[in-house]
Amino acid sequence: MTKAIVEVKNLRKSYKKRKTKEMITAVDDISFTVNRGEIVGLLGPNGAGKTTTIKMICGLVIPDGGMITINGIDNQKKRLRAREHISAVLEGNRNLYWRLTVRENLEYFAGNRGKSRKSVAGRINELLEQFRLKDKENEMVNRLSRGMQQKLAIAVAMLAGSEVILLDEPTLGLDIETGYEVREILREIVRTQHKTIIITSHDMDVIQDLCERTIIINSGKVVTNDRVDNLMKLFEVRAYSIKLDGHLSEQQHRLLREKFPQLVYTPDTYQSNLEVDLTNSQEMYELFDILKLEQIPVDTIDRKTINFEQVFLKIVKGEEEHAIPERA
Ligand SMILES: Nc1ncnc2c1ncn2[C@@H]1O[C@H](COP(=O)(O)OP(=O)(O)OP(=O)(O)O)[C@@H](O)[C@H]1O
Repeated sequence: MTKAIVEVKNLRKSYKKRKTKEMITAVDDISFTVNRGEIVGLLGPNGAGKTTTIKMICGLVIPDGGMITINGIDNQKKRLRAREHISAVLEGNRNLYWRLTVRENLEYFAGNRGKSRKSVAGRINELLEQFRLKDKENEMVNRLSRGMQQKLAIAVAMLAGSEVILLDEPTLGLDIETGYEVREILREIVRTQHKTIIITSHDMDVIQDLCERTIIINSGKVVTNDRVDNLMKLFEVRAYSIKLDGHLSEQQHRLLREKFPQLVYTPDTYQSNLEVDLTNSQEMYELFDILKLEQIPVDTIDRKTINFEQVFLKIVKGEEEHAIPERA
């Protein structure tokens, strides 16, 4: 059994604009792999091509070129067989029957996959417990909150028993509490059931919290494919705020500005403050050498670290050139 469960090679898709007939390239030669048991974030700004990629992986959109294999099965040549290994919860399309109850929905979708009501009863009970929907099992879906509908949609995807689950914006529009609950459930699914999850989200907190690796796409191309912790390290800018018991001399100020052009110096009545980005410890030593010139006592040093949202923005805004290691 190979490590990779989803393989995407040289995938391309263009759409024709209805009014102007102009072609839009949504996905432009994308390649990546996802390994068994991994939880990978597919990220990108609006219109980057995430949803088109997800829809091609689950066979809802036909690619113009390239290849997708799911568990070794070509999803264009053997669409139905490949589909058996995938469940998708797409944004704005909850795949639920609004006039059926929570339990009836689960039974219906299990039936669609050829399973009898009796054979899935136990599993449905487990899922209702896990998704905290037990007290709503006889409620019609149209009476549920958006968060509960989302949880049910994920439960339906889980019931199918597929190894790969695609989730498009699973926490979009949910209140903070339900958003956390959904995250918690997803984390548990990955930990206990070794599912492979591909998730798109604009919420970088969700991505940082859940994903080991992210594939970032921009204008239909992969711009980064790396582990979240590697990216955090790579883009870590150590922003320091240093409070001094005194003021810098002119010479010190000049030397510091030469060395750290972004430095912000704010003198107060007796004290002063320095805001500076230090990317390595050598720069820290150089800064302290300059401060030592006048023996000004350092009162406090505070460090601010970067979060994943800032890393993401740096990547998509091209503030930093970053090679694309294919780690899968
Ligand atoms: N059915 C369609 N017909 C025409 N153009 C489309 C269609 N679907 C997507 N597009 C265009 O393809 C590009 C990629 O869209 P896609 O929805 O895949 O991006 P996305 O990364 O999911 O964006 P978002 O974060 O806004 O959902 C966009 O320019 C979009 O307008």
